[in-house]
Amino acid sequence: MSHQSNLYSSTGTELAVDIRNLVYSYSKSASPVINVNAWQVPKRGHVFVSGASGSGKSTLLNLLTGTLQPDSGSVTLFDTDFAALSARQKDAFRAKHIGVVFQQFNLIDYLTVLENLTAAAYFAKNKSLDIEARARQLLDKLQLPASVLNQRADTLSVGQQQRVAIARALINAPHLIIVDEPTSALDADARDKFMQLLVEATSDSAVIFVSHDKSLARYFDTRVDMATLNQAGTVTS
Ligand SMILES: Nc1ncnc2c1ncn2[C@@H]1O[C@H](COP(=O)(O)OP(=O)(O)OP(=O)(O)O)[C@@H](O)[C@H]1O
Repeated sequence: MSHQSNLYSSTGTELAVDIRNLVYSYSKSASPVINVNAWQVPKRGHVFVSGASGSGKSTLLNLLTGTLQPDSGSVTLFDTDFAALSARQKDAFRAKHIGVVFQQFNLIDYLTVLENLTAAAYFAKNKSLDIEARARQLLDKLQLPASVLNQRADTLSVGQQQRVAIARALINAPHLIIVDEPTSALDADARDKFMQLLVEATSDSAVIFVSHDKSLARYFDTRVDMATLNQAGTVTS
């Protein structure tokens, strides 16, 4: 049985994300940046989250990955409530079940592509994984030649770095992929190509994609705006 079906079948959940009464402020005196009454994303749901600069998109993503702690309320991913996990358990959960594509890609420049992917698999303690075989499969899916595996990350073009960033996010077959505004450096053609590859490569996972560029919303099943999320009420994506 695959790693992915294990988690789903053991929990029986239909939800990738279940947020309840989530409140977060950067300081006690400031009003909350995040105030989400209820937000649910189904497993394999692909959601586009839009919002103006400063509306709290990055803050929400940091709460979703457990790198920020809520003032109150809960973040539950695949039936696992983050509040019930120790810091170490949270790190392990994140490494295993969440793939993140960062705005600046965050590849380790002086390592090769294969070494970057290996590091991501190492943190997830994914011992049974044949990393090189999986890396080759992902590069192929993302239309990158296998020769880039041995190329240092800092010698790749921007478009290649983006695809490698997707491959790294997918190396452990995570159930949730979080993507933070990765297309700002691309022209329209490259952006469309990137989005198509991303959608194809992530069909087995839930995806939360954050951007202020609403033209990208057409690649997703559902869309939600930060202003809507931050209103009282329930949002089902
Ligand atoms: N470390 C911090 N300390 C204090 N305030 C912060 C901090 N990080 C963000 N903020 C504030 O929280 C609000 C939301 O910021 P956030 O970065 O989540 O917005 P965003 O929607 O991701 O913006 P952008 O699209 O510009 O990246 C902003 O008003 C910002 O100034």
